[in-house]
Amino acid sequence: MIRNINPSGTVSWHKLRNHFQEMEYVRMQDLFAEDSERASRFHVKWNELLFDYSKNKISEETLRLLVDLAEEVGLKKAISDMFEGVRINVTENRAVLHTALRDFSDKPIMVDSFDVKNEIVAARKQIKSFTEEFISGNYKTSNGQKFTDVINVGIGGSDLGPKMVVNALENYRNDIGVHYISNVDDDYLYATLDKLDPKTTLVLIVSKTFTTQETIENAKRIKGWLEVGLDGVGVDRHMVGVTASYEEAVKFGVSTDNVFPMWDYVGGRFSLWSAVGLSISLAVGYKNFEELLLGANELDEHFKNSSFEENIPVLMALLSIWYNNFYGYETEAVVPYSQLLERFPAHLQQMIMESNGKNKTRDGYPVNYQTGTLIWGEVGVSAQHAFFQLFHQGTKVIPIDFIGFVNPFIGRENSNHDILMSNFFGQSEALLNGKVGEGYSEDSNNENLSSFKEFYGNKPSNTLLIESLTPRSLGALIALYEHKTYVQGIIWNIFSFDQFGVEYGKFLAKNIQSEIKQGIINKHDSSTSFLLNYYLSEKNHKEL
Ligand SMILES: O=P(O)(O)OC[C@H]1O[C@](O)(CO)[C@@H](O)[C@@H]1O
Repeated sequence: MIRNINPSGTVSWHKLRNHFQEMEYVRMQDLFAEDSERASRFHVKWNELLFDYSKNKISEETLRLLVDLAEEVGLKKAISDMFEGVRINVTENRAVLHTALRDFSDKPIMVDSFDVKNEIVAARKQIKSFTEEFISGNYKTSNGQKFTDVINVGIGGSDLGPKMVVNALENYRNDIGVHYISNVDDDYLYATLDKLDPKTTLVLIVSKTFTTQETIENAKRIKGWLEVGLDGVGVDRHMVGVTASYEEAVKFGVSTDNVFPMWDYVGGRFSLWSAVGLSISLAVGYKNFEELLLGANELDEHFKNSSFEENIPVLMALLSIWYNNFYGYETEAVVPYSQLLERFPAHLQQMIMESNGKNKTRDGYPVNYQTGTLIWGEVGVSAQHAFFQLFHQGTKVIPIDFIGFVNPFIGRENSNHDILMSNFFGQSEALLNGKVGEGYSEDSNNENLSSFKEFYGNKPSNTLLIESLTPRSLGALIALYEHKTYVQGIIWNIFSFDQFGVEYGKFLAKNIQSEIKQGIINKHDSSTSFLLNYYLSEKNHKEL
């Protein structure tokens, strides 16, 4: 079992605190000037991925102490516990086995005395055969046609990951239209449905619990739309359920053949590797879906087997802890230089903030240090024209992950890619070095302005440079952040796999909904009561 160790009480934390006094005002520009080998010292090359972390406020000593911290809190054991099916999600009494979903070896994975591998392999076969039948047109609509569109109804982990991957793999797409409905927002729901033909649309209802209100309400509306459009004939052929609640899905009207499983040992935000990712498989074909899983599995092996000094997710987690807990930098940005990764920051937000937004240690006491970093981002180059000004000259320091690709999609002309990547390299260089003295531009002849045009650099960033954006490299990239998240949770001594805060929000919304329905507002704080009463009176006024 994972040890319960308060990181701030460890020897290495204490040493890091002292070391921070030495490092706080060290400028990275000087570190680079003193050491021409810095980049070759602080990088890891793994498969087709290069991770350069030399542009960080660290020395060899910093790294050594951070690695000591990881060892002191028992990270090695925590990693093997996760892979081996130990019930590390203690607050929900569950194992955490998203890694098993992408493990293609014959090795059993036991949770207590049950080998979960069998049901995982069976589900993969189900995904494969359904995908093949669907894409080939053998699986037909209720009136014998080929399906043209798929709607994925789900929210949070049942939406963000699959949507992000399908966007990212645009170059691998077939001609099936894939649409995502997550929010309970009728305007968006009907705008989507109005463009589709119920006669040729398949609806995937994706909900681990099958009780999430947003998903179930949307699913009811869409089922009604199908019933009208199909004249009530063969509606069940147009519905698939992906859930850990088989009975609920069947009760809803999904045919028993069309229920795909989910399990309690896979958290929603880590579930795109399961049948939750069915929309991915339908959009890009099963082979590419499997490639995605294989890429993640390769990263899993790297995470499990590499020394901490060579371990990319561990290094990323340690750097993040260095900034969060010692420098006090609260946010981190992720900037992929690929339009296709537009949804990547949103997926990471759930993965990271739902996991590590916790304030209790594993023994239930309040933490006395900062946990969960705030994560945000947008694609480059666009982000440069939106918020990079604050990175360069603002008063806050925001460590950034730059993610870029050496090659664009195979077989396409390369011309604009160099422009994109010049920006990628140029930005992290500017953030490191800044520009003081003579100013940067040809029109700096106006001396009064030159101080405004100075910027001091010393802004940290990681660079992840990947061969190209393929299902395999994408799988590895996602898994990389999953493991980074886990490492941070271990070091912070928190439970990363529950989400009681969000669940409480769901509970309150349900109560309020019934108050609105009855038109009687119960006791709330004065602001909430005021707002609810205002809403009711305006609404009633409009309805009159
Ligand atoms: O798949 P479900 O059970 O509908 O849950 C959807 C999402 O709701 C949450 O429980 C809370 O946001 C997430 O963890 C989960 O991904």
